[in-house]
Amino acid sequence: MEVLTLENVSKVIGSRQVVSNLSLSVKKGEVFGFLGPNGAGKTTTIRMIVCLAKPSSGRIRIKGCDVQKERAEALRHVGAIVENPETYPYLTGRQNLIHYARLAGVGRREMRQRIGELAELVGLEERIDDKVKTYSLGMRQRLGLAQALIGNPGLLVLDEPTNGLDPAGMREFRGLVRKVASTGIAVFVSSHLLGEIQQMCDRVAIIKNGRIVTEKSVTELLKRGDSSILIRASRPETALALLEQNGWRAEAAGEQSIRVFAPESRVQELIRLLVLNGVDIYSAEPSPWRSFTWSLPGTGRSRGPKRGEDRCVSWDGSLPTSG
Ligand SMILES: Nc1ncnc2c1ncn2[C@@H]1O[C@H](COP(=O)(O)OP(=O)(O)OP(=O)(O)O)[C@@H](O)[C@H]1O
Repeated sequence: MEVLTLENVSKVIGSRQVVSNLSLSVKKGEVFGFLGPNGAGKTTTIRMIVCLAKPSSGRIRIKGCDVQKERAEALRHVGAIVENPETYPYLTGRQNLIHYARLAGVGRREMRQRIGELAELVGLEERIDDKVKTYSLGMRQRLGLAQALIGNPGLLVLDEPTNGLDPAGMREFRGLVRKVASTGIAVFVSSHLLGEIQQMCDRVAIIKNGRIVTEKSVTELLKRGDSSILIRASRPETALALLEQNGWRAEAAGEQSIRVFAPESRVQELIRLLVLNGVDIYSAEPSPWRSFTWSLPGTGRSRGPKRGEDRCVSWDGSLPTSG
């Protein structure tokens, strides 16, 4: 059953077409990834879904309700974290949830139980009566998730929810998103990180310059591409810089790991380079990762990302060139 549908949605801001003819749908229990580089139009699309912005044309429905014509009814079915979750730092987690439960029209009787369930779901049972100002960023993000879910929505919308989290926090949050979807909620989540979407989503639409360039299941997405070697190392950032200087294509792949786009036959050469430059290797294994290329604008060449750089630059769905 389709929970969210976008039909030919466009948005013009000033004289700029920021979103063009977007059509997609998200089903019950599905995690749908909305992947694109900075400025692609993800936030604008999300703002239209949650009624913070009006489409210039096209139609958005949530559980069959048109978000323009049946706004209140449509919004009843949505929980969202857009930009940062809004919390009151001087209130406890529980007090925050009570506040949002009231706004969502949750009755007094069910409120207590609902808050208990959500605190458990997001792993905050032990800290729910502490003030939010004492929470870590990851805990605040998880409280934000509980807030978004308090009204028992059919659709959860998350705009770059793992931004700023450390690798462990990102992993934890991804697990939570999967858990939420397994209860039958449809999840629409944006990110500019391919790895994030790959690990969290069932389906993905890739957006570039306001247009969807490809839409497919994550399984299909992963069928494309070439071989890689997954390395766990003592100093992943140093290793990445070193590899790039030496003409290898590589990217960060979670905590203490990097992925090098190269065939298995080059693993000894790769390890030698790293070890001789002071990086300890904990493990190295071939990995069937499939990826997109990162293109250097105007050069037609591709390479791995530099540190701190947007990791997804080319969004045309083309196959990576071999490392
Ligand atoms: N209110 C606005 N006025 C003018 N331009 C805007 C406005 N909102 C968005 N844009 C432009 O629309 C484009 C898409 O922005 P949007 O924030 O939707 O992208 P995004 O994919 O979410 O990127 P990011 O990850 O950087 O937030 C950008 O070029 C942005 O500058």
